[in-house]
Amino acid sequence: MSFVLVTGGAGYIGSHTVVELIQNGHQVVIVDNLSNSSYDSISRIEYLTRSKVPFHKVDLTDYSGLDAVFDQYEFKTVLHFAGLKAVGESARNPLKYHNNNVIGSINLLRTMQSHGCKSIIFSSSATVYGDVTRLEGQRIPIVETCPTQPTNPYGQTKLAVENTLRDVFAADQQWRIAILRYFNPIGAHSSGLLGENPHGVPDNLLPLIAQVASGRGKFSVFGTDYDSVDGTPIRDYVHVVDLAQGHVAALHHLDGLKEGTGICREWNLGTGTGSTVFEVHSSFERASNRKVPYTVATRRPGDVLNLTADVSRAATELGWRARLTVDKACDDLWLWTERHPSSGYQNVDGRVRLSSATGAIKVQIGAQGDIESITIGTQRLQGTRIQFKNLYGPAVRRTSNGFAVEYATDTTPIVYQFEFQSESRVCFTLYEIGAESLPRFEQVFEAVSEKYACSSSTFEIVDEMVET
Ligand SMILES: O=c1ccn([C@@H]2O[C@H](COP(=O)(O)OP(=O)(O)O[C@H]3O[C@H](CO)[C@H](O)[C@H](O)[C@H]3O)[C@@H](O)[C@H]2O)c(=O)[nH]1
Repeated sequence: MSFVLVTGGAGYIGSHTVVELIQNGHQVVIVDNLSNSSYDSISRIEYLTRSKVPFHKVDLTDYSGLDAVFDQYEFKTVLHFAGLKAVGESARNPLKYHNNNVIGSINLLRTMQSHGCKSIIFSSSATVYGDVTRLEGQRIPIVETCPTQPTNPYGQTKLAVENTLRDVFAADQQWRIAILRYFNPIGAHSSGLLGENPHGVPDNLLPLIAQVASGRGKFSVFGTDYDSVDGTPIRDYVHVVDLAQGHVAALHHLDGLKEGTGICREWNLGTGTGSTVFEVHSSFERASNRKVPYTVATRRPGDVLNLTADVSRAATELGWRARLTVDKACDDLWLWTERHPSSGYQNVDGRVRLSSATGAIKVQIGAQGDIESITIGTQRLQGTRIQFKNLYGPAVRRTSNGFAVEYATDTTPIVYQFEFQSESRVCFTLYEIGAESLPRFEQVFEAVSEKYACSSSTFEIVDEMVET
């Protein structure tokens, strides 16, 4: 069986793409170091697609770890999302960015080469074009042949990988290489289960506006003296699900090439239409039905008036066009934000394993990360009782005063939450994934009581929790 490898598949764009790939019949394996993403996104991908997705926690700078993954599967193509992406941080810590993004990509290419896999789709960025106003003549919308000149280390790492890919192709024209230059990805999955998971204060416009709409942080508009309809800069905001589908289109393009034919080509992924900061802000206020206060600040260094894509190459050659609007992206982002009020996925440090003592609560996790059983009191929940044969993507994570087990059956995405009320007592609650903030405890708990004949919300706990 032939697989598609997705590096960074637990991240924002990667996770949405994995869903689209699986829905288009591809067998996906994910590698991710979870440095800026969450295992929870994988459990949700599995729920949304009703399929198991093999996951390997590997950092691309770990050559032997990566090599071991390639030993296990036969990959026909790699979709390479893994990388660091904060522009400001890249300026403060360029070595971190070059090491992670460039060395990581080179390791990946070396591993691919040694295993005979010569097909890759690379996540590049419109940031490689830099400030197009430096160039003479009409450069907006931006075509792929526009000269590149990134203005920050993050952009330099993207261009360095692009250049490496072009060199690899020049040396061996059997390679099939798609370089996708994203404009401004926004929004979330319409289910409310996948979205962006920013750590700390978000750098980008929409995650920041969403945070301010939910009552945290402050929003400054960086400059209202640009030459646009309302004085704010113009960007090409593209819905993350459209972007994900652009990857499927690129994969089909590579797969559809004649036997023995290689390619190395760049495609812009945007909508072809620009929006100003104030237009996006108004759209989000409509979607959330909230006022999002702002102050006007001076221009942000490095910002330019207009970055809008010419999307005709992707339309003609890949048969792909963005279909979703900024309004739709704002609706989806607001659903995601409301369901995840503390900003994205909640897990702190990946998986937690419980010891296998004779205690009242025991969670057994199998080699693939599956939950093999949950024992509550004398009841062992397994097999048909909780439909383990259709159990997807369990993730166990710490919460502020206990832990939660998140998984999905064929019909329901579920979170079991265990809250320690004292050293020996734990309160057990069942929620639907993404609905933890909703006051459904009583209702949901009654269902649990009935189904599993539990008579109380409080259970004795003897097991120790041991982190792995
Ligand atoms: O607090 C903020 C944040 C942003 N903006 C404005 O919102 C627009 C979008 O800013 P983002 O930071 O969201 O995105 P950028 O266009 O600066 O950059 C993004 O898109 C680029 C490609 O277009 C690169 O991919 C880059 O990595 C990515 O962060 C800009 O006009 C910016 O001035 C504000 O007014 N206030």
